[in-house]
Amino acid sequence: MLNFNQEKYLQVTRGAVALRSEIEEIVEKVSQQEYKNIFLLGSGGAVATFYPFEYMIKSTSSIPVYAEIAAEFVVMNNQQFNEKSLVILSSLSGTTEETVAAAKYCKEKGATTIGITGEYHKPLADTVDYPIVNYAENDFAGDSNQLILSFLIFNLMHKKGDFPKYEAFAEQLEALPELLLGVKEEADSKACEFAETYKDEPYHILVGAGNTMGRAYSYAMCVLEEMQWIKTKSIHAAEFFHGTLEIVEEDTSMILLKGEDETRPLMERVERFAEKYTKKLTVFDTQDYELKGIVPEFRKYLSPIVTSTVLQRVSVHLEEKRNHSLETRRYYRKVAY
Ligand SMILES: O=P(O)(O)OC[C@H]1O[C@](O)(CO)[C@@H](O)[C@@H]1O
Repeated sequence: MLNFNQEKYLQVTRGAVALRSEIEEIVEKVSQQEYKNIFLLGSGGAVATFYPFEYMIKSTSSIPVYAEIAAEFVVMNNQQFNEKSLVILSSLSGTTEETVAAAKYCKEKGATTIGITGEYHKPLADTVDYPIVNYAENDFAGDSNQLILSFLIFNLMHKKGDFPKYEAFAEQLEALPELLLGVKEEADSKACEFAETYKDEPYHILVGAGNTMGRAYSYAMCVLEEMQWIKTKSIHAAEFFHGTLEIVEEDTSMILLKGEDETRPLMERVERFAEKYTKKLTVFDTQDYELKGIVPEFRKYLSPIVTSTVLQRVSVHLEEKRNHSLETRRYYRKVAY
């Protein structure tokens, strides 16, 4: 596959899976402290990665959960947050100012903090009570984080008595590095074709729902806008019919991220609309991938990671066909703001 280092991918994703017992020990400890709610904090792509997990907790468990943008969280005086909160923060670099400030704020207020990050001896790892560290670069960080979060979040729910099948699920997660590699291989020609067709497209509407909404938000903002400088709009499938539909014309590109959770009918409604009103419709559907060995009841929980692993192939092809490196920035970490 173009610009793909299989060895590195397996090293990163197997590295995440290898953290299972460490994560379960952390869950054991924090569960004994009887936390009252969970806060998920990060900035940009990092907070977006939490959105599907917020959805999955809400639809699987009665634990109150709040995914919050780090910079807003520290100024809003959130009345749900206190020393009984369990806070999970994520920052690959471990240096994103807003996220580190949020970690410090939570520590000062006496909450328990877990940090998912790429390196020790960086501000995030040095601040939180429990760092969970797996080295990754931007290309594979999404898969690494989502694997770590799958063990962490589902084990937390299990300990609260809300996800009895955790053991079976965790065993299936262990097979994901190889399964996701297979997904990338299967998706690659579609990704290449998309990039060729849409390399000069100035604007895309991305639609998600349930646990793919966060993926739509982050692919629009962190890849198409940040890394490719293409204008986008991300919108929830149900909300699409309350405004965004009015700008659809036959040459408006729409990208639908279909997953397999309860919200799939909401996506199908948008798909039926799009088939009628635009000639530029692309559907990335997790159901297209076999995921051999994964039992049907667990598939819906894997929609976000399957979606992002597929989209990562799209990014690589866009980078090549548009001759625009995914690393190029005009402003981010280049100028003061
Ligand atoms: O995970 P980190 O290191 O905090 O980085 C967050 C940054 O990375 C991105 O997710 C992608 O570059 C940005 O949206 C965000 O500003």
